[in-house]
Amino acid sequence: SDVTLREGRKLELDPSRLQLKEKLGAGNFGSVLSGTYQLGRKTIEVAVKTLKTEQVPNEEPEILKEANMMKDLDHPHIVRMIGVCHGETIMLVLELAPLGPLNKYLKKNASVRPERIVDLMTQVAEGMAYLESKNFVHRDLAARNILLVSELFAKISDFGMSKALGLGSDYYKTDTAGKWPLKWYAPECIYYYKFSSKADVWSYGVTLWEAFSNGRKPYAGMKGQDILTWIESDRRLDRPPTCSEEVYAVMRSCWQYKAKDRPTFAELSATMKDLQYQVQQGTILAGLEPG
Ligand SMILES: CS(=O)(=O)c1ccc(Nc2nc(N[C@H]3CCCC[C@@H]3N)nc3cc[nH]c(=O)c23)cc1
Repeated sequence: SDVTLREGRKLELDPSRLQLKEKLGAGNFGSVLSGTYQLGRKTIEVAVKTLKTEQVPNEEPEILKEANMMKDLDHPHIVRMIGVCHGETIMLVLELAPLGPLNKYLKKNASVRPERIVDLMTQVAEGMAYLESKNFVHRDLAARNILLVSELFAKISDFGMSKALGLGSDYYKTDTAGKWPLKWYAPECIYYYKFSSKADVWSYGVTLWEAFSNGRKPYAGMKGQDILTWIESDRRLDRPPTCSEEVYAVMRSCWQYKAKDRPTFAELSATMKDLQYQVQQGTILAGLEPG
């Protein structure tokens, strides 16, 4: 089942034009390497996703599912796919975001100003609003999957778990639980295996918390089950020390227990743009001095 670009152009890339360089990261799918691809006369910088285990021969490789997902996506704040390479294993060739995952970057650069975080997270809300408009659910939105092209430009990546919702349906139901990022999941995902854009909104709130916590892990030291008890008793993640009340209010709106009480990404991106404007005008603060 080969994938073809929306203009019908082949997505098949020529392995002899691909040069792999160093390993960038690894996930539960395989690993990501940096490299270059000779696209026509230009040599472009790429990220290459390879499979970790030998794929079950008959099952369509996970990586092709991700490729089929990404081929229909076209937005500035969503990582672009260059194509698929059939070398000794199947490789997904994606655009390179040189600064890498947001959580890792913020851990190393604690001096990033809260105003910049508002800018980056507004871009993420715009990318997610595009995804919502296409009736796609991401299902793995987290700071580790927000990549930085520069300190001012963020892109959503890692569509390995994303699903295109059936026509007329606003949620995806799976019958089996998997290796799930429980700390980023809304209650209805954990209880009923129900995934919708409103579930991605919950994850966006956790991602916003990570971004204002210098990339720290949420619910440090708590296990999956404890999280549920915590959420059921109406507890939520605390306001990060350098996060303003206005930004924290956005997080809290994403963590409404009932999906219908959470904002859509269309609403969220409008709220974040307004917040961004007010911060630029100095009418509100994005962050507080720590302590
Ligand atoms: C600062 S660094 O040298 O550590 C670094 C790390 C990762 C990257 N880039 C990427 N990483 C990842 N990493 C995955 C690895 C597994 C955990 C989730 C990450 N999102 N997926 C992608 C996908 C498309 N394009 C990418 O550039 C890319 C760049 C720099």
